[in-house]
Amino acid sequence: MRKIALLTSGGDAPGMNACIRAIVLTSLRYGLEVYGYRHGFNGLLEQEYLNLRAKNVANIIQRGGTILNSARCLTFKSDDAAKVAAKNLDILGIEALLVIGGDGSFRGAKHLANHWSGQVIGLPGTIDNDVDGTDATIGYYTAIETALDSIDKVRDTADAFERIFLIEVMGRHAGFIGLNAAIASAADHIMLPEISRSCDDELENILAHIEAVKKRRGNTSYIVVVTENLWPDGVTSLAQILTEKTQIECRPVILGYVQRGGSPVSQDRVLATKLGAFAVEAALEGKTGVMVGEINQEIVCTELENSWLQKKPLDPYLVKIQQDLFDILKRP
Ligand SMILES: Nc1ncnc2c1ncn2[C@@H]1O[C@H](COP(=O)(O)OP(=O)(O)OP(=O)(O)O)[C@@H](O)[C@H]1O
Ligand SMILES: O=P(O)(O)OC[C@H]1O[C@](O)(CO)[C@@H](O)[C@@H]1O
Repeated sequence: MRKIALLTSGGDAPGMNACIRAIVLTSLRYGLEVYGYRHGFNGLLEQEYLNLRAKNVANIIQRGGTILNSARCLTFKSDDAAKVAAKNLDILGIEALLVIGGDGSFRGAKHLANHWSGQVIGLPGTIDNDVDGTDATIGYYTAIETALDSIDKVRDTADAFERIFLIEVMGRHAGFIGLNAAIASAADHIMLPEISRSCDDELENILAHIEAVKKRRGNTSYIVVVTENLWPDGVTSLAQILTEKTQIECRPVILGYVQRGGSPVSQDRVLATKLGAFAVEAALEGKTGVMVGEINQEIVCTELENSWLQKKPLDPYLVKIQQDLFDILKRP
């Protein structure tokens, strides 16, 4: 193999730059030329690429975002687009393409593989951690830290005013950030897609809990962590309902895109470096159609489809203890 390429796709995640760095340096160490396509799959269609050298990846390990830019390229779903991408990769003489992104990006990688004879390897990079075949995705740990830092700050003002706060975290349809940030911030309640019930049941449950906690602690702050896309019309509408029903001031906080930015924590940098180096070695061994991930501290390859076919479960023990802690909080 002489030429390898990479791209970042879907939502950017802290640690993507660390991963790009590891891929570039490992490729150079093995004597490969390495190319970075810009703006996700758009770069393949538009022939927007650059030859990456060691100097391009100096001083980027600590930076959030991605130096290659990212994108959601909806046109890439068509067969014609995949054929154009395949042709462009062949023109440049690329033999293996590494795709850093989430499950959508891996569907894109698989789609390309159906039309291209080169090797395709995925690396999990998304804050949502909703990718099977790896314990954690690159960016996930930083997103938890960012959410936690904000929730701690909200707790201060919530305490001062003895208010209820609903804090919406990202995750698309997965509760990994929500569960971990809630546990670490000692939130009083969580609403996650994996354990959600009907809106009526959720409301009844939360009102009963607030009432019980108030009886036990008197007027107090009360923090609820809610995963995005869960409550119809979002946390602002739920905050209005709770204010009316409890007669306690309830404020919504949508954490939003801050969770995607910032300098990656060490766990994300280390994971990104390990997976980046391993992906290049896997490419050199001829692997294709797989995603590299880490399970129980071992780096493993998973068929690309298996990264999305099953919904990755939350840690059931963490869910259990969070529920137990809620119950203890409301005991007299
Ligand atoms: N079925 C598909 N076929 C071809 N390409 C796809 C397919 N699904 C997704 N893609 C490509 O992958 C890109 C990224 O997918 P998506 O927007 O789902 O983000 P993701 O990789 O899951 O990351 P995140 O969840 O962190 O945002 C899409 O914009 C598109 O270019
Ligand atoms: O940047 P966009 O396209 O608004 O996407 C937001 C989505 O991307 C993610 O941040 C994942 O990257 C999700 O948590 C969120 O639902």
